[in-house]
Amino acid sequence: MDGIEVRCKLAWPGFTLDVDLTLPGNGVTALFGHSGSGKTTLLRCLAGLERAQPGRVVFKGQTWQDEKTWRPTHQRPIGYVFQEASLFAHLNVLDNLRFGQKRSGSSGRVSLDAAIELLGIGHLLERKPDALSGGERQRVGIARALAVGPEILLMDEPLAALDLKRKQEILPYLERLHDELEIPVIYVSHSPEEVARLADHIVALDGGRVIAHGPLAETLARIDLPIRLGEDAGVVLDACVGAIDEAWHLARVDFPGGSLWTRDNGLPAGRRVRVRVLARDVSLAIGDTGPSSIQNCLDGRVESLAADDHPGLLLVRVAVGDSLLVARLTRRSADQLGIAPGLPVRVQVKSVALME
Ligand SMILES: Nc1ncnc2c1ncn2[C@@H]1O[C@H](COP(=O)(O)OP(=O)(O)OP(=O)(O)O)[C@@H](O)[C@H]1O
Repeated sequence: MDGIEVRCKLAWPGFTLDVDLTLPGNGVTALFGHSGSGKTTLLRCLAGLERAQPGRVVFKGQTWQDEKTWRPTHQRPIGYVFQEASLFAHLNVLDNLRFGQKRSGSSGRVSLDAAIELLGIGHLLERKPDALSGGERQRVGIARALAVGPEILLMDEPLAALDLKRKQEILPYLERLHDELEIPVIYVSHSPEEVARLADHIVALDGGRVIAHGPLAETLARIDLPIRLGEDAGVVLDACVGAIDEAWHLARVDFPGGSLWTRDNGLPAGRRVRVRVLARDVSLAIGDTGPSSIQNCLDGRVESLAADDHPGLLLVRVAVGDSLLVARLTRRSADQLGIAPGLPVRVQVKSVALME
């Protein structure tokens, strides 16, 4: 009853969306895939902006669509964020926010004040939209979607129209949403960085079909799946800055199963972070390896092996404590080392990307 059931079939010339899944009723779920894979169409089906036939949408026990029921968009408790916020040019920011709130007749869970605070737009309330930067406009757009007191937030590539600098400015606010909102967020993106930083769950789409879905870390560690976040296979770990070595400008991040040292980029000890570890940066050794320039060395156990894109390469999934890492090896070295499920290995991690 807590999840979001979505069954949608919708055919256009040259494209069919065919999805049947239950999305989690909490956290951030990324709809991820190439351009044209059907992400926006699926989001629009949830919002009631497209009517799939057959279609079934049941949100936490409330039926929004089935054979007999059709709730139009304005009767669904959603907040919708588009790629670009279309604000009323003649109204200032506060009136834009109030307008959305009045129309919805809402006194919902996330109040106007809370939305203003969460998006850090308190100093912009008197401004007209044309006096806002692209990033500020989008923060106002997100606050407006929250001010209606939605029970779910649907976001369609909210950063796509922004340049890199603005994206970096707005990502921390999205992370706050991730940490502080109690409502589920469905987030359409084809950006590996956004997904790695924000998503708890992932639904990977290809050609209108779901090719993988599940919790982010677990799904990325599935070496039998063809999904990649970006150019390489790899995992994302939830971690915490454990210590700073000021003399050597290094930070230690602790994750369930071990610790990794990485460049110190000013984050304080105790800060929760995500760490991305790519398969190409992980190698395996048997027994004591002796001195090495690679300082991150962990004890692990091989779980499984799978073919990689090239016939000379393999992906190896390794359990390190309660976490999973993926290593890429040549088939020859895997054969020479006798890599097989259950084998204890030393896991060497050459490089780690910290996502603040
Ligand atoms: N109203 C429509 N009528 C016909 N075809 C459509 C319609 N809307 C979308 N499509 C097609 O459906 C396919 C999926 O589109 P959709 O916008 O859902 O993809 P997407 O994964 O969100 O892509 P992008 O990342 O580029 O936004 C595309 O081939 C698109 O051209």
